[in-house]
Amino acid sequence: MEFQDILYEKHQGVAKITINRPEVLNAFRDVTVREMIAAFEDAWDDQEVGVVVLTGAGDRAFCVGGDQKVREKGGYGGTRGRDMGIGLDVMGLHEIMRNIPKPVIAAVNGYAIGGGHVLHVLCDLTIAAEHAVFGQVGPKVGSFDAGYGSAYLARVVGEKRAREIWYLCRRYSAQEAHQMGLVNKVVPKEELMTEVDRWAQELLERSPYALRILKASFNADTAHIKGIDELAMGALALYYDTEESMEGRNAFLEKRKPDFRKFYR
Ligand SMILES: CC(C)(COP(=O)(O)OP(=O)(O)OC[C@H]1O[C@@H](n2cnc3c(N)ncnc32)[C@H](O)[C@@H]1OP(=O)(O)O)[C@@H](O)C(=O)NCCC(=O)NCCSC(=O)CCC(=O)c1ccccc1C(=O)O
Repeated sequence: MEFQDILYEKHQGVAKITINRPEVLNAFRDVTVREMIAAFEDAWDDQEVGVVVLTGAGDRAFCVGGDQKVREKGGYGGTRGRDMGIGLDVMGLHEIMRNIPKPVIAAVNGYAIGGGHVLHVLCDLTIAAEHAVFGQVGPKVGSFDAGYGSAYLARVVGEKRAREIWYLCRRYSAQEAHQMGLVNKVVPKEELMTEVDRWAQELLERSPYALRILKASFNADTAHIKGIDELAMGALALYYDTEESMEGRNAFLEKRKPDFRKFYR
């Protein structure tokens, strides 16, 4: 399979998807999301694959969410139909990550910020390098994920923490993320992929049918969030059309503080 924005490799039962846009800290655009979905579909269909690893190219970032440099008024300008009008089929990506009946491990090799943070949260397991940085930035940059990004995060870290993460938009170290149950293990940077491979090999020794049913069971408990996700993505599409949202994006690109005071209601 030929890809433009991702690297996709399969080796001894492990499929590895690497977001390959290090020049923008592995931010995703329409084609990136489409390719990630295609890779997850391939990993789902391939009976030789038992585990999927998701990571980012380079050592600065796992993923920092949507590419703000291609976002315009109204959204990211890509896929229509499945994308709820935001120009990225993030909803489809979240769905396949949750539904693929094989464990997905996030190998967090740097920033996991915004929509990139949501991606690691949705992985079954997260292994982080010591220098990794976690957080949401939506209310600073004129965006939000009020579906899995907020509701499922609250399941992982609890309501108070999830609200803090989204409302304040702070950055958290790998150790802090570990303490709040956001990541399974923190390792030195140079040991990240070895550790991830160790976890993958251990999973490959387990019964795939048992893992499949366990994943379905864990998912069933939060399946209602799918409906919230659809509403949230629809709301995001409307928000991307507003001046308030554009103030966040413009401030980020202009490297200044956003001024949201004029939008108080
Ligand atoms: C990631 C940072 C915390 C890194 O900060 P710092 O180390 O100070 O580096 P910078 O100088 O800021 O950045 C270096 C370089 O990278 C560019 N860059 C960083 N992030 C992005 C991005 N998202 N898109 C494009 N480019 C980016 C930055 O401009 C610099 O380039 P120069 O050319 O050198 O200037 C910090 O950069 C940061 O906070 N980035 C913003 C991240 C962001 O805005 N993400 C998108 C919002 S996501 C969100 O909050 C939830 C929404 C969501 O999940 C979603 C749902 C549905 C569709 C889309 C999304 C979505 O993710 O948007």
